[in-house]
Amino acid sequence: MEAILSDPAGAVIGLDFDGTLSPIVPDPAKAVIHPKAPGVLAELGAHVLSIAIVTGRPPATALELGPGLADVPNLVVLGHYGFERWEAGRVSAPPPPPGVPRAEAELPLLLDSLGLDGVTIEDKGRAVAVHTRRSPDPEGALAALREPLAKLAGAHGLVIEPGRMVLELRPPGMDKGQALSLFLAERNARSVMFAGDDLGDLAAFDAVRASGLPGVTVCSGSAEVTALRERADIVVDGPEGIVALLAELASAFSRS
Ligand SMILES: O=P(O)(O)OC[C@H]1O[C@H](O[C@H]2O[C@H](CO)[C@@H](O)[C@H](O)[C@H]2O)[C@H](O)[C@@H](O)[C@@H]1O
Repeated sequence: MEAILSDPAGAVIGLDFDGTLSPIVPDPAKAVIHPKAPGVLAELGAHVLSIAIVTGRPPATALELGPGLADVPNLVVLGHYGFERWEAGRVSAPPPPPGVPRAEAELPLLLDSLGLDGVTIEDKGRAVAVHTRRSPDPEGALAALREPLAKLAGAHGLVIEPGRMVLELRPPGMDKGQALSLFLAERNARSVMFAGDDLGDLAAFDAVRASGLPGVTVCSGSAEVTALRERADIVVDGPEGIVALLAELASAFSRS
């Protein structure tokens, strides 16, 4: 944190979206960014080299669920685990993989055959997520889905990305760690912070360590995920704690 405070113009602040900037809710379509986050990020963005939201969401969805984010200075959204980038109003992305619509077409029949209630499908374009949070037994449903979804993903050249009551079928070849590493190199960052809440964020924690830069990892703590807490330099209480930490950082920059 010392390096970030003394040289904000060299710092990249990396942030996950769901569970970090946005509280977890039962319906993914109804998630919304913490109300204070856009304002705090706007203050922060005026001082740092870059704010990078690194998320499993498509960038367009993160911006939709985060009104005000598009106006944050120096903001980049690395969506779909880094496959898609939003910057200054433009989205860049490689062509979508053909395996995703094929796997998605087989999902309803597969879910029916498993007889699971309350399991929902989120079509994300370049990936498809199967959610169990609204099932009567979310953990049980997740366990029952693991193997059949892994087979379905494999059959269509996709991989499984496990998350909070969700298994996502997505293309291989990119993760939050690679996305963050490439971004740090591209921007010639001199320090880095990354905050996340879920298993997919561990790769970004590893990237912070591997970068060789002064870095700090922050866990947006929850009772649901413990793996990150053990690997983080700082643990705060969910999105509320993240926003408070970012606000402290922004005030420290304004004072100096
Ligand atoms: O990388 P992230 O920004 O953390 O995105 C990961 C996944 O987040 C979303 O699902 C999670 O949040 C939902 C809304 O709070 C919640 O209902 C669900 O249980 C969580 O897993 C999103 O729907 C996925 O597409 C993202 O990949």
